[in-house]
Amino acid sequence: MGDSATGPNAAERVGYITRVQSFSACHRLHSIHLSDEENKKVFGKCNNPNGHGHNYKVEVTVRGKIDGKTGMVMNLTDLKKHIEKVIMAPLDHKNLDKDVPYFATVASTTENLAVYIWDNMVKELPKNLLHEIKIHETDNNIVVYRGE
Ligand SMILES: Nc1nc2c(c(=O)[nH]1)N=C([C@H](O)[C@H](O)COP(=O)(O)OP(=O)(O)OP(=O)(O)O)CN2
Ligand SMILES: [Zn+2]
Repeated sequence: MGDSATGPNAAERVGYITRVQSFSACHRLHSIHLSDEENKKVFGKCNNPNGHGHNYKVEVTVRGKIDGKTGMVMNLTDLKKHIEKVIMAPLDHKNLDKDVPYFATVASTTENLAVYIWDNMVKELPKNLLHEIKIHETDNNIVVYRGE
């Protein structure tokens, strides 16, 4: 048992904490690196110029030492503020391809969306804290990105 000021074996305890955020957006799968014909072949119905929408669910996980004094890896209220800035403000109720400059040249696949969120979240959080971005594009389609 550790003492009450520092918690049980505080120095060795590493925790993972996750906050879930849902947002809605529309998009069309299309690559500027492919011809129209190739785009149709690769992306099928998802290349329809009218686009389609998703209710995305994003899980943001941070990994770090459980602070002996606060008992937290980080304050989830702070994580919520970062998520508001990185996910909700730029992406919620947006057309990903037209409203988010990043996706003007990058196909708005869920993989690339996870990279976009990772790259912006990593700038917000203390060094080495971000562990994983998991996106549920639909109930059946799930993407994980860990910064590799
Ligand atoms: N590797 C990827 N493949 C696909 C992505 C993607 O982001 N990465 N995205 C799509 C489309 O955006 C599409 O919305 C998903 O289509 P679909 O597989 O048909 O998903 P549904 O859940 O609508 O269909 P179910 O059959 O009910 O699962 C496609 N591919
Ligand atoms: Zn889609």
